[in-house]
Amino acid sequence: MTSALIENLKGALIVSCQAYVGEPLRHPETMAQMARAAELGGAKAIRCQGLSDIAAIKGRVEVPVIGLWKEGHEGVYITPTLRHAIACVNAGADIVAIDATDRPRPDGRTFEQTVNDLRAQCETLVMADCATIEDIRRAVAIGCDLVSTTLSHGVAAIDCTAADGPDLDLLRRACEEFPGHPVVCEGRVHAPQDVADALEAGAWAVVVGTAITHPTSITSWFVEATK
Ligand SMILES: CC(=O)N[C@H](C=O)[C@@H](O)[C@H](O)[C@H](O)COP(=O)(O)O
Repeated sequence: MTSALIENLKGALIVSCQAYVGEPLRHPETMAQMARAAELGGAKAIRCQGLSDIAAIKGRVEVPVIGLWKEGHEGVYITPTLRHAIACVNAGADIVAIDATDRPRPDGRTFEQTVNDLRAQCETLVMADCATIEDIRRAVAIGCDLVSTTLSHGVAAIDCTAADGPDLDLLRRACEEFPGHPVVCEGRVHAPQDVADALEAGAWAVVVGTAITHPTSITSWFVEATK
């Protein structure tokens, strides 16, 4: 059964507010300001990274917070272990986003074990960040509250700046296989039309990060047009 919080996200825009290591906007206060601005614009939830950002944003917005903790750049780096997931809950996340691929994790747990152990220890909702339809199947099978196309553009890549558009094929496939299950479209949603297309394809909600909250990338897209 979907919780009221998940039910409220139906048809919603979720904004991801993240600044990467070494970037000028990387500060919890800055991300909290960004999150509040997105909320005023109509975002129905905020997705964010790191314990300080989760806590700062949770204190600033009224909408639910999807928290994750990125560590490293290779393999599983989005909330890679149970410890990371519990810390996100303790920092205030309403939903914890976890890499849902079957790649090895630093603590030796599988994704399924991570989710089961997390649920045994904390009351939280889980967003499964998937790369493939197999990941989505596993995540649905263990009852993840949201499953998402987050990692479909290549699990090794953390560069989300290319203007490729969302993976509507994976989204459609997931929505067909699991009608009624909350499937989120995330990753390279760069234009309002992409959001409309994703909802039309069956997305429960759509996450936009870079195109709203990463000014260096947005600027570079415009600069490209000067060349
Ligand atoms: C692949 C990965 O590490 N994705 C991360 C997940 O939290 C973020 O870097 C993305 O910004 C987020 O998924 C939103 O996507 P986009 O920025 O393309 O709208």
